Amino acid sequence: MKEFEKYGKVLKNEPLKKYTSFKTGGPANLILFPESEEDLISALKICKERNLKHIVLGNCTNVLAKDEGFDGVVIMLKGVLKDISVSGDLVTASAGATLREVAEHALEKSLKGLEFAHGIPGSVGGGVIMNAGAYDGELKDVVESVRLLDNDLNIIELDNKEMNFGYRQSIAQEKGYIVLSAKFKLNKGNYEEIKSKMEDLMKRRSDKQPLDMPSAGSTFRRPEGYFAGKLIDDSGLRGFTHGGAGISEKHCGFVVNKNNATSKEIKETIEIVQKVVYDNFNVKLVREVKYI
Ligand SMILES: NC(=O)C1=CN([C@@H]2O[C@H](COP(=O)(O)OP(=O)(O)OC[C@H]3O[C@@H](n4cnc5c(N)ncnc54)[C@H](OP(=O)(O)O)[C@@H]3O)[C@@H](O)[C@H]2O)C=CC1
Ligand SMILES: C=C(O[C@H]1[C@H](O)[C@@H](CO)O[C@H](OP(=O)(O)OP(=O)(O)OC[C@H]2O[C@@H](n3ccc(=O)[nH]c3=O)[C@H](O)[C@@H]2O)[C@@H]1NC(C)=O)C(=O)O
Repeated sequence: MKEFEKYGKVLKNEPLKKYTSFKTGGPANLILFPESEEDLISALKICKERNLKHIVLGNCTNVLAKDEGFDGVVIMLKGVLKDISVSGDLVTASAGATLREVAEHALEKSLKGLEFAHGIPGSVGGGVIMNAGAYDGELKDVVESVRLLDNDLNIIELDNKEMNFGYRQSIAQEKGYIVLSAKFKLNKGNYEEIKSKMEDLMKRRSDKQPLDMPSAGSTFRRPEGYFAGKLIDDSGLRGFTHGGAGISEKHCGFVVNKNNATSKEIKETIEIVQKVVYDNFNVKLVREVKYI
């Protein structure tokens, strides 16, 4: 595993709970923070050649990591590969940049279109692959093109149409491609108007969502014709507690870590909620959170 040290900072047996927004997860054998795209590709090549279990993570806001940890290599882009550049109305951002940072860059240049993404805690990579959305926007509305690594680690570029975005979905997610960077096409706007829209959305988010508790945002996708939070609420599960985990008092769509929960307790909470909602409403709640 020593060879990974050529490609960036390496941490061995590092608890994932230090990085995940759920604040749970045992140690990963190795976490690599690649310093450049080339380093990321070299590290992925080693993983593939040696058949090492590996995963690429961004800001760790949409994952539940096992208490036993991750028996393999975690390539983490949190804090690295975060270049952002602006040319006219196009903003280019590397996969590790946070959506917040990209939205703030756009604001500085009075470019509108990314206000909705300002409060989304994920990275450009995690956001693009899932077509992150909130309030009146989705990344698919502003993505011009995406640079990716295909399954043979070739760099390819897909335009918005080719990304085949859907609700929390993209072709790149289906195929298991890695996002290197994305180009966002914005529009010239008014600085004060953009800023005030960002502030308004942030306020709506903090009024409605339990941002003060560890979680991975919405735990479940929106089932067609329903809202997960409402189904859970109507099942009488508001504030439900299971060990250290449970359902938020503030927004029932959020499974939260209430008090030093384990990932096992969070997973069990998710399963209990799925069962209760299915029994009550005959609706299957599909997880948005990824188990790793
Ligand atoms: N709307 C909201 O308020 C919120 C939204 N979210 C969503 O969760 C996502 C979280 O982003 P983030 O925290 O960075 O993701 P994570 O670090 O939590 O990673 C989650 C998964 O995304 C995939 N992924 C991450 N980075 C890349 C990359 N560079 N290329 C390809 N796949 C990648 C991986 O999937 P795989 O293992 O399959 O390769 C990974 O397992 C965003 O899409 C965001 O929409 C989260 C919280 C709140
Ligand atoms: C937080 C995430 O994204 C969020 C995003 O921030 C918000 C705001 O746009 O809209 C989605 O939440 P959501 O589907 O729960 O939408 P909300 O507007 O909060 O709630 C939907 C409806 O359910 C009702 N509701 C919500 C919570 C609750 O406890 N009880 C209840 O009845 C609300 O009153 C509303 O009528 C995204 N979630 C999904 C799965 O699509 C995330 O993806 O992690």
